[in-house]
Amino acid sequence: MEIGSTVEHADQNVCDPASQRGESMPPDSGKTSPLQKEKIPLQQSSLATIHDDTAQRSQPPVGGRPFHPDASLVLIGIRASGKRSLGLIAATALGRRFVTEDHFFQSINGLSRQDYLKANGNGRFHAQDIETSIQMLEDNRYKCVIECGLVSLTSSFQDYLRQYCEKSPVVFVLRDMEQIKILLNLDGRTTRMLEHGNMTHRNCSNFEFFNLEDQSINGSPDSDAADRTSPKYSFKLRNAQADFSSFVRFITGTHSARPTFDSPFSLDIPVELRAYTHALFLPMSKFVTGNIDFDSLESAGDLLEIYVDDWGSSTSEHLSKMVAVARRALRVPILLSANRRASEQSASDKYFAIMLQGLRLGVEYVSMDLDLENSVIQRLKAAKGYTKLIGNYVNGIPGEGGWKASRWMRLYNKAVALKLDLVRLLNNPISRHDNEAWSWFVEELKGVPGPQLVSITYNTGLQGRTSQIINPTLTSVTHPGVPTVEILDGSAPLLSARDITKSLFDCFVFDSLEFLIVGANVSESLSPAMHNAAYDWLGLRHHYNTRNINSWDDIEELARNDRLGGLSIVQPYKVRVVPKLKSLSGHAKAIGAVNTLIPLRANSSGVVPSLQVQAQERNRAGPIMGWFGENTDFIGIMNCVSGSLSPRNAIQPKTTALVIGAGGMARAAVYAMFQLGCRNLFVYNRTVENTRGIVRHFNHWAMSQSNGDASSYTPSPEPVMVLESLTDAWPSAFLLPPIIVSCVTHELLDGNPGASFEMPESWLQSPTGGVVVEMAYMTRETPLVKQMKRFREATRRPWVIIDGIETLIEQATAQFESMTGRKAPKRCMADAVHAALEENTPYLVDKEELLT
Ligand SMILES: O=C1C[C@@](O)(C(=O)O)C[C@@H](O)[C@@H]1O
Repeated sequence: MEIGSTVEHADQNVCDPASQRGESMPPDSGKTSPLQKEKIPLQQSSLATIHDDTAQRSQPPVGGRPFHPDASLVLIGIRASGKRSLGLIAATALGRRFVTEDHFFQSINGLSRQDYLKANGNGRFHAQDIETSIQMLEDNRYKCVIECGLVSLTSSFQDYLRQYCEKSPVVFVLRDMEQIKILLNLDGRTTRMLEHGNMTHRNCSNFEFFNLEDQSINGSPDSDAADRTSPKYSFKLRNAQADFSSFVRFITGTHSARPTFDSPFSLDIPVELRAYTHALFLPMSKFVTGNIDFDSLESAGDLLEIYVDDWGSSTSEHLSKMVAVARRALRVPILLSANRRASEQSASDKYFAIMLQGLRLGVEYVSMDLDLENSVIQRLKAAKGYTKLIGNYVNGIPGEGGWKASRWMRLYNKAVALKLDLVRLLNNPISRHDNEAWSWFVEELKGVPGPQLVSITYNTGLQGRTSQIINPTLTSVTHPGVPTVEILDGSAPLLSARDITKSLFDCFVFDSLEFLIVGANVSESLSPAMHNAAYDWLGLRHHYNTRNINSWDDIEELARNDRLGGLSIVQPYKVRVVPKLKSLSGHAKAIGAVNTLIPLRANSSGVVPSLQVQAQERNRAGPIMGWFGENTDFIGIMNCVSGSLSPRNAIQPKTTALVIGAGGMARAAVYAMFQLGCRNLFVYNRTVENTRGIVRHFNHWAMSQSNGDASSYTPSPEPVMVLESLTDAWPSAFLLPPIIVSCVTHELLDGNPGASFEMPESWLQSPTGGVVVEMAYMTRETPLVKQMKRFREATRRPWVIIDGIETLIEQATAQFESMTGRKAPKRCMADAVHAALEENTPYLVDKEELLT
């Protein structure tokens, strides 16, 4: 059997976009790696003999980070840790082949592992298992995600992995032992043995991922269970999918290349470059004692600082779990810091170990004391990969040299000389007058010649509150839901992000603004409920209302109000207003439709500053000179589809998608499909002329993306195609679509099919089911949703139905973030929508859909 056929096929549709593009060979000419030449001694090992000295082996390897961008990603961990499911998720997120040990073993040895064991006995099986696993890693050095099996518990394979870590990411997947015990029905002794063995993985891996239970899971929590045909399957791994996809994108460096957002108003801009950002400070000891309710901390900071305040033998495990829990609950970047003074002996070593654990977990930022020994700083720099290093210094003794002392500039220069990514300088002041000295220092920093290092500076404690409010970058904050902590140097935060935001209004840094949703008939929109709830949650003194308009002139009239904060745009204006806008995000330009307008204001000299400056100046009033247009509808659709596509429907070059409609929302849907990697798109709309318009638009755009090279799209050189009639058979050259997005509005608008639309059953025959997104949200159950439910019941095919409320919430959070520059409290906004729906029965009757 050929090696190429060893890719694990969970089913016919397993993700293998890379191999389909013919990219499975290593990017360089070297088909043999140096490791292949060194013959690694193979020892015979069995599970019973592996719990010996391996635990005491060296510290976790670091490897030469960042690795080659295509270096294969290897997953290790014990049975039931979830490697198989995570591997599929990673292969999908990175567009790589997925190789599994079982499959590879059989392809090389002609027998399954069980049969080989039966035929050859324990000793030969183990030796063969190790040799085959090494071959698996060597043969697939690039562009793969590789799942290792139990062999990773043997000491000789661990020796091999340690060397492999020099060149490639090896991720240790761990999971709550209690869960594994239940899943594998283990007794206490075996659990302890397995746990001990499992922990040896830490020393032969350079990354670590805690595979958290998915609370949405019902029934068996085994994520490896063979239940992929269940209609509920895709929901089971929703959270794990989001967490692990962003983890692997981060550690492979693909996060920065992701073309998801391209606007200076997006929160994808690194947090340290945005204005008035806050770092929520959480000591790890409070997590360990179970004192943190993460749900209450939604949007309580733009970044989460995990502060390791107490070190013990379980610190690494606690940190792994805390990072996983915090990521899932808060979805903000994580900064790791530690109290170096908490340990007396060999503080640097322990401190280094904690920092290294943070780097293994792929946290986005690590704060490192600037007075550390140089050798430790250099080791951390070498291990940092894509994590940003913050040089940190806290003057904890009040009065010991205020901001005018030369120490501060020396520290700043040290951070510059060390080529760190940021610097954080905090001073414990004697009086509030030290805030004036702080302002002086901030001005001094601005005068430093050459490129400036992003600096976080302020005075700590009660006397430093003024500087904590005014400091624009990552002031540390607390929250009423976080138990108070004492820190010897006085740097424990006292204010919450909400306190600071309100104070920014009190001292006229922020202005109270009015936001509006405008369109032909917006009076029943649910957007006001969501946006107003979010303002309240964050302490923003803005208001969001509805306004029916008749033309662009009405928008110009509204723009005379300096306090207008931004507009949500509804049909029929989403496409119409585009030519009137001064500037558009790349996405909005590609889509040719907007749903969000952000004012471009003149400054006091009448000049309209750059978009970057406009983004820094959000939440402030001023004369409106034009508009920036954004489209967040596509983000809503994209997030909903990607969160509900099961791995068996993972997007590959041959995947098809169908969009119904031809208005602004349909354009956003087509673009969302492109962004997800879909290259065969069909559009149906009752008025064929309108369908042709949108199809022409996107084929033209697609061609511009491939520099006029039609061969990048196969089988049709034009990736977007018209479906003329509901009675047409599905085009035979293409697979039936596993993704359908219906953007049906009232038939008077855009001549689309009207609210009674149902799909021809012949188009619904995707053997693996898929996702149907119904964008209409004014009707509780549209005819299409009813039809899909019936169809799913009758065929038992796994179709996931997403209603318009889900996409409404997703587009609204992205819109809120673009308009205000603040992290949207999604749960709060979702609660507000559901409360509004319950209160307001008119939403629940069948009615015309005018909003999409
Ligand atoms: O289409 C919609 C729905 C919406 O119009 C509403 O009804 O609230 C809000 C818009 O931002 C979005 O593009």
